[in-house]
Amino acid sequence: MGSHLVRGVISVPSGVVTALVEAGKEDMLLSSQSRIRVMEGAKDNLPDQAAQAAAQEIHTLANGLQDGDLLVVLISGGGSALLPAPIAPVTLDEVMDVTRRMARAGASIVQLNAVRKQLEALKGGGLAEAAQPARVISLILSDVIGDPLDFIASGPTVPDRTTPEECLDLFAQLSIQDSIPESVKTLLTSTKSETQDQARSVDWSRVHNVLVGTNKIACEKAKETSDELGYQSIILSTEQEGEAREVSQMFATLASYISHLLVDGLSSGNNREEEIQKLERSLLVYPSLSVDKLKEIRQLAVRAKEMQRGVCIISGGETTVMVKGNGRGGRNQEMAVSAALELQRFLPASAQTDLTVQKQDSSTSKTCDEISPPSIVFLAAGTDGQDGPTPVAGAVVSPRFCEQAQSSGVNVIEFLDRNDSYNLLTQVDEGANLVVPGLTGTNVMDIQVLLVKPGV
Ligand SMILES: Nc1ncnc2c1ncn2[C@@H]1O[C@H](COP(=O)(O)OP(=O)(O)OP(=O)(O)O)[C@@H](O)[C@H]1O
Ligand SMILES: O=C(O)[C@H](O)CO
Repeated sequence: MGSHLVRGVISVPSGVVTALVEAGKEDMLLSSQSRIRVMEGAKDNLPDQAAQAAAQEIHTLANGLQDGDLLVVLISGGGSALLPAPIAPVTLDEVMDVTRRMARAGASIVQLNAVRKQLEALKGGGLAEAAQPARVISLILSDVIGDPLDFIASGPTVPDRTTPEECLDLFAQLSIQDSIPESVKTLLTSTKSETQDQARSVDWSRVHNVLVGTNKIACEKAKETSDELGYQSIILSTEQEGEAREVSQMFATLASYISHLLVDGLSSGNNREEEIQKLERSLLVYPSLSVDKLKEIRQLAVRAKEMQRGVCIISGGETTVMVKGNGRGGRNQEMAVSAALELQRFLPASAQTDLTVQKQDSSTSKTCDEISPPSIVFLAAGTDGQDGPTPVAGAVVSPRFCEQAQSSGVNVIEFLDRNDSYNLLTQVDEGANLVVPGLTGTNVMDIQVLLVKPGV
């Protein structure tokens, strides 16, 4: 934008500038002559006074704009914590208190942000309103499943359809209505019963919201690369949700399914089709797998077998971990490690601790030891380069992982039980299974890749 850029303020996470310098990624920083002021805040992804000061600066900048000006807004996940501007009498501590209570009661990001939009001035279209009569262009990176523009970072430049009543109902649904601060109830009951959009006077024809980064784009890019590498590939879903360990079961079952299709002799004669159908039935319980999807995967595997190629399953979204232990980890590392536990069954019989591949006794069929096991690799990683409170993006594992862990003297199940996937992965094979890209500069949720190739 060169000299057209008059001034700007960005609100970014505490410590990100130092982290980028330390990672040798200075090219991602603004030059010292930049007209954009960088303000850090929201330590540990929680709104704080530093983030509130940055929000105030942004508000002042937007308020000063005139007809003929253009406000370019860059929005990414984490934006809700980075742009807090509570509406009096509600205070920042009270907004935090309410969101903490909601999160503990199991509220989704959409529910949390519905409330934030009602309690804060710049969310739910508030920034667009402050910028009037200037034109607004928002470039948005989506970190919410389904890419709902009005909920990503609580939609600072997007018309908002939530109502105060909806928030009060939500508190009741979550059974937290009695612990909500009085100021919050006062604010919600004093506002008229209408959507924010009806309450605001914004000329939306002058506001343009553009999605520039999504999980779907990331998965499509991954598929392009996988096709180029000669895999038969498919995007399973870009809306993968649920408990990380349960999703890992789905990938392990898929690995088994594809292996049976690719590798002859994993189950004997007539049992093969029976086994395949059994696996199909267990896969159909997962929302991202339908009869049609399974048909597609089966066709891919048949083609891959003919061409002696591998199958690549790509998937994305954001899973969750109900953290029970006091270990260190993230949803992707936990998913990879628990998938590795399941994948052990693909090791040659001699190396297996949990043997599920049956030995054959017919003289015509090969024994398990003679069958080349399929080659399987599974990756789960966060696209921002950071998985939970750890410095890595995720992990990549093979069926050998537990064997590697055993020779490094660590017990996989014990680590998993205390949600300590990061410490486990750093100890196995000197951390060779960790995915460590450093901060990537984007944040479009997580990605999983499963590769299955015929054994050699
Ligand atoms: N010890 C742990 N083991 C596994 N998962 C964990 C652990 N501690 C936290 N998590 C998970 O990490 C997530 C919180 O981390 P983070 O703050 O990076 O999430 P986020 O804000 O959703 O991240 P992102 O910016 O990648 O969207 C939660 O899903 C939580 O369940
Ligand atoms: O900032 C937020 O609200 C979340 O990251 C979702 O976008």
